[in-house]
Amino acid sequence: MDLVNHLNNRLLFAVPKKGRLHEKCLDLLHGADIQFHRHNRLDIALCINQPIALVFLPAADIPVFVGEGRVDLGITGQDQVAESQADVKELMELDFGKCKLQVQVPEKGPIQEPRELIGKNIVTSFTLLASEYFVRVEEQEGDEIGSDAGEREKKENGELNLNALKTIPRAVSRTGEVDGIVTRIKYVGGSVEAACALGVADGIVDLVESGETMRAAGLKPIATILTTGAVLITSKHPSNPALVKTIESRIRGVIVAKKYVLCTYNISRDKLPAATKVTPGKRAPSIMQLEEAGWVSVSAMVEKSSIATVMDRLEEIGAEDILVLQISNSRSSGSV
Ligand SMILES: Nc1ncnc2c1ncn2[C@@H]1O[C@H](COP(=O)(O)OP(=O)(O)OP(=O)(O)O)[C@@H](O)[C@H]1O
Ligand SMILES: O=P(O)(O)OC[C@H]1O[C@H](OP(=O)(O)OP(=O)(O)O)[C@H](O)[C@@H]1O
Repeated sequence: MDLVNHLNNRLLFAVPKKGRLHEKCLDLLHGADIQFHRHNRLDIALCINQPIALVFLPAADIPVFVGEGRVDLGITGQDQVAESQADVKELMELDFGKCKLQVQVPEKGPIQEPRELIGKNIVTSFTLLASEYFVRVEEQEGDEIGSDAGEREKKENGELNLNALKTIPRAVSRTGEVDGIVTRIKYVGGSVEAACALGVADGIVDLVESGETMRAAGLKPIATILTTGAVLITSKHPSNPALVKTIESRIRGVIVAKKYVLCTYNISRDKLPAATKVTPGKRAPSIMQLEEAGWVSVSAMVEKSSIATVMDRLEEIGAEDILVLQISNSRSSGSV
């Protein structure tokens, strides 16, 4: 089938074709009941039950296509959005793909601080973010020459502010040299961690989650440039805003369902204030009068990650018949 001729009137939704975000995105699409059949090796898949076509693209390219308005929706990392400088709208954080973009140097080497990398070789897939960072490190170092020690304290290297990045003029191309700074920042597309051992770099800028890759390469972090996670993004003028809203709402429902469980318990009314402090719910807990005088039943959404502690505390307070129920899907307004 000539898929390209079937794209008219379909909302285009870009999903990472491989890498760390791919499987999680497929789970999310499944949870949101976006059904499709992807033919072998084809990077376009038509949805069976929605006027949507999925386009499978490298995570780094997704913000570009969405920013140009060619694609209506996309999932990628905040790091890729910032690096591409694409003009996209972030609809929501997706609660996966969480990691940090860090400056790393050989563990046994002499370098301990980012400013010691000034004028040296940095290898990264994030040339733009790395240059932004080293522009600041160099500026700070320049300012510090002649400034007093108190000033130095105030100018600690912080993480980059993703919103502020949009307003800073850039002097760097993805593969090219950077104007205006003496630190040499070079692009490589993957396996960045090998660059120091291969003698190509004095330091690298790469993503870190568990730290395993970094440690295996004999590297250590000396600064965090930004913290990032997967996000749902949309173009400023999507072809079908109503369908974008529907998809956004379905995906939000899946994320909430994955993140929370429903906790129910019975408790005597005098202990209710203490118990509802432990289970305030997303908006507020539901409280129902039981047939037994002086007793109520409470149900509230609780983050899965803290449910064991919450149950311990409820038991201590005097709650009985504590039950935890999985949420298979949800709809609610507001943030995840
Ligand atoms: N270790 C990690 N843990 C969590 N999220 C990550 C990790 N590495 C990358 N990511 C997120 O996934 C996005 C895509 O990175 P990834 O390295 O998977 O892409 P890729 O280069 O397209 O794939 P591959 O590495 O298979 O070539 C990153 O921009 C980041 O947002
Ligand atoms: O801290 P960790 O849990 O070890 O994860 C970090 C690694 O994950 C990513 O690479 P990935 O393995 O996706 O492959 P790549 O190097 O080819 O991009 C990233 O670029 C790091 O190398």
